[in-house]
Amino acid sequence: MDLSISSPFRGAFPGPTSTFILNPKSRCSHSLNFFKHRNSYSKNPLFSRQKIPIRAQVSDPAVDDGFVIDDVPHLTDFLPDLPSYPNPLQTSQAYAIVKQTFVRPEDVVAQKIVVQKDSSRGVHFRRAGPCEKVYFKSEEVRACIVTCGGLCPGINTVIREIVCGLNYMYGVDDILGIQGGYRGFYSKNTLILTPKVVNDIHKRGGTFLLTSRGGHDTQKIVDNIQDRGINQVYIIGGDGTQRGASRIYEEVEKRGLKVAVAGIPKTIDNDIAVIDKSFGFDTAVEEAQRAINAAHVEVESVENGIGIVKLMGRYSGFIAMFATLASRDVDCCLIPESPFYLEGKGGLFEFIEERLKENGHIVIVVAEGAGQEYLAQSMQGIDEKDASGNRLLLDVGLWLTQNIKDHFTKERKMAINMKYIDPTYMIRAIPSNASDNIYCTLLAQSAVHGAMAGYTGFTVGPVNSRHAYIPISHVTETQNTVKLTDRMWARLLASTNQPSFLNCDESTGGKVCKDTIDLINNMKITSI
Ligand SMILES: Nc1ncnc2c1ncn2[C@@H]1O[C@H](COP(=O)(O)OP(=O)(O)OP(=O)(O)O)[C@@H](O)[C@H]1O
Ligand SMILES: O=P(O)(O)OC[C@H]1O[C@](O)(CO)[C@@H](O)[C@@H]1O
Ligand SMILES: [Mg+2]
Repeated sequence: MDLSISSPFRGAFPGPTSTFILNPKSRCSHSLNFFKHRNSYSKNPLFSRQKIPIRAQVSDPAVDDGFVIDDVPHLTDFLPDLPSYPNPLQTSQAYAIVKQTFVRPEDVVAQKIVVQKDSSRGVHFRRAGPCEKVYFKSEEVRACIVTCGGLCPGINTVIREIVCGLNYMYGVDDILGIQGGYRGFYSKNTLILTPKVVNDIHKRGGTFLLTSRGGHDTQKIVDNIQDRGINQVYIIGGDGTQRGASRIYEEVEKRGLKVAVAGIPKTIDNDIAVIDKSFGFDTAVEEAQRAINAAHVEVESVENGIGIVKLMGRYSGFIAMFATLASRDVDCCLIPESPFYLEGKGGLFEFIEERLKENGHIVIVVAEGAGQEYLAQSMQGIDEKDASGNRLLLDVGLWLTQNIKDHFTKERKMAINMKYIDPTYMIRAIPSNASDNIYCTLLAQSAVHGAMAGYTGFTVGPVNSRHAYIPISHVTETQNTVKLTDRMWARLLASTNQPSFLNCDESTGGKVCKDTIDLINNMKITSI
């Protein structure tokens, strides 16, 4: 089977192997044929649903440029006879003088932006934006919005902009708010959302719709979607939420329902794969500066001041890393991805003592997920999980504080001034800053355009600064973590001049060093 011939979409991509010319009259409808083909191929184990190397199928390997499109599903994949309608934006005042109102169906966004002359063109995603044809009449839309997982600055802005986007751009006025996360679908009453109701909510932190962990019951949720006549579902949440959204999309498809499922990635941990950055992350990093600054002011005003600031980051140390890089007052940053050790040569105690001698004070930023292996050793048997199944973390901040105190006062007989600051919830419970607010608006509008155009099972987000529709399954395959082998971590080490904890000393930290080296050896080398 040769996709390069059967797919009408293929000709849309000019390049060395492109021999087909896209019919200039065909826009979204053209691409939809392609999805139909693609979806049926997905049932064939020979074709991965996510990665169809369109050009890789050509017979002449000499001209294979490795172009791959990782496309999102469309309602017509399983409802082939759905009618389409002209996009009302065609007559919208807002877009009246826009040069190119609609994204072209052949517009894609490259996942890998740094390439070499001979490198393969790689994976691409569909560009997000308004499409010439829509698959919903305005008056037929009944949308709902749900927020799940932990808080993050900007959730309310996304809610507001989905409501306003649906109403102002597409004339939709039937929008429901599902309260209290996934379980709210089947256990709570809905809220009616209008631009007036959500007008001021972006000025507040938290989520206007309330949130929760756990409680995802796919059958009950989709039953409820069906019973209420909902046909667009906007799901705002982190990696767990996106996994839940994927289950909902699969069930909707199985039941053959005309329901578009759109995921909007949310997490201050910035651990969602593929996208450049999650909304609220910058706001959280900015807020973390206040805690770091307080720690610095405190410790530089006393003798042998040691400031410890604990920041969020369950499995990913991005907040700690970026807060450290932004601050310049941090002497050492500890993250979950980089094992560290306390005693011996190259260890944390030695470094603290050096900095105290040099500067009279030290500031340490620790991500909450760092050093969990040590804590687990000292607090055996504690292995609790939250309602979503996420491991509950032990308090590394308190553990570190106690260990440092014991070492310096008992062993080294040094008087120290310890200041421990735990601003964890403060950095995520605030409204988003200006740039996050703009980012949230783009995410919301892109999600609305995608759902109106009939795309489903997608997550929206920026890939190399261009907003794209990414299959939800792709986003949930892996988790974004700080790569110790990337230049960004090296930049941090170069900025703080802290130990890398790679100096092996068999008598003390040898095991940790070995763990780190094994970890690095198993990592895919990438650079940012
Ligand atoms: N594998 C899964 N399948 C279905 N639902 C899931 C899955 N994982 C998590 N969920 C549901 O998603 C919701 C949110 O998950 P979780 O609490 O892990 O937060 P999250 O979305 O990852 O956000 P964050 O980590 O930023 O707080 C919960 O209601 C949970 O039940
Ligand atoms: O205490 P909660 O609300 O369950 O959330 C804590 C977790 O949520 C996050 O903010 C996002 O996953 C993590 O950084 C943190 O571990
Ligand atoms: Mg999560």
